[in-house]
Amino acid sequence: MSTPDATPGSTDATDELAPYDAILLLSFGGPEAPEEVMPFLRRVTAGRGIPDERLEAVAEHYLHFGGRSPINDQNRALLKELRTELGRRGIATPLLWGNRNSEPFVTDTLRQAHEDGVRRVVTVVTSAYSSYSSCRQYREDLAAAVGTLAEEGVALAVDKVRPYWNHPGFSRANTRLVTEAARGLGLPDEQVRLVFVTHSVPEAMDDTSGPGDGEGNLYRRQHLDLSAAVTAEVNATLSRSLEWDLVYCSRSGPPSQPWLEPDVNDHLERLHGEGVRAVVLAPIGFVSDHMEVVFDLDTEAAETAERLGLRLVRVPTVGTDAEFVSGLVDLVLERAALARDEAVVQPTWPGSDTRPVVCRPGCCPNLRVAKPALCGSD
Ligand SMILES: CC1=C(CCC(=O)O)c2cc3nc(cc4[nH]c(cc5[nH]c(cc1n2)c(C)c5CCC(=O)O)c(CCC(=O)O)c4C)C(CCC(=O)O)=C3C
Ligand SMILES: [Fe+2]
Repeated sequence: MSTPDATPGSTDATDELAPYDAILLLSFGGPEAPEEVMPFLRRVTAGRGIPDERLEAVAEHYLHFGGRSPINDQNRALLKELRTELGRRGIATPLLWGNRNSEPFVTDTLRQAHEDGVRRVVTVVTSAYSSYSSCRQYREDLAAAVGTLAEEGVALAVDKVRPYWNHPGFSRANTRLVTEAARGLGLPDEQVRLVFVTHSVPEAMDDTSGPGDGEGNLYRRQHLDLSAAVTAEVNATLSRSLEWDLVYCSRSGPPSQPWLEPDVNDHLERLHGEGVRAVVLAPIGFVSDHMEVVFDLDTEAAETAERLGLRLVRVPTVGTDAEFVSGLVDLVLERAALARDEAVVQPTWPGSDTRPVVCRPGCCPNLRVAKPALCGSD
């Protein structure tokens, strides 16, 4: 006699996730109603010296979309696809969701998880690159959450997967999406440009992004490496010789502070002046079409292109792409195998630079205040 859900000859696939008993999707968060916009923005910018005019302008971006950021719904959709992919692999481990700046707040998520019996968590952050904003700040969120819970007498261990900008699930999915967007543009090579775009950060943040042994600018270099590799693949697949550029969007901060440039809008002007007629705009810096994408690119940059008479083809973000979702599950399994001290193959493309799953001391530092961070050796 066998129980209905026993699969003959196989062990419980959930063991593949040992020692973890939950997976956490950790994200930025966003408002979902007009009255949530200003409290959200105050939370995001607390103590960061963002000028009031910038806050008011960003509030307008959100209000332009009814005060609802798309990011939470995109994370709900991602969670659904992750659940399906885990199920397909026979993994029943609970999947949790927590945000930095809006409900469900990560501290509340972890408190509830602990009540439900969870003790050891593996985290996937909705951000692929190395920098303070895209890596360490999430590690600080985890430290703050675990610290708060420790004061309540609740003990949890939390790890995370490596920065996945060059995990094939992310990088190959981006390559395919850019290839499909560029296919069928009948113009001569010199009239088409692949423009890769990411979130600008202060130059000082980029200068210090990396492992902290003098090897800075990792944020920018990762984007440059991926842009070059994607372009080479697109050209090989489509038998073209397209050129590429890396540009930035969503600058905030005071004008006196240098941030990574060029801005996407300035760059579109420049390309138009050089005779480019069509731009394939690939937001490789983002994992979903959240506010920076739907406002800064699909609204603002689209207006710039329209004014110039420049054709703009916006590449989708990886979102819930099956190859991306499957890659995230692979990353979680990789992290679990490393936690068990097993030898694992850690696929990378492009390059062979595997970011450590445990960040090195001092990498991507917080330049304003030293704060504890989890998932690192410092
Ligand atoms: C590198 C990076 C990512 C990518 C990594 C990741 O995905 O995490 C990212 C993502 C996001 N940034 C977002 C929103 C905002 N970022 C701001 C401000 C800032 N971002 C910065 C960097 C990044 N940000 C920086 C250096 C600042 C300056 C202040 C500070 O040092 O913190 C501000 C304040 C107002 C403004 O100045 O724009 C807002 C509202 C949303 C949510 C969108 C939605 O609601 O759909 C998402 C996903
Ligand atoms: Fe941001």
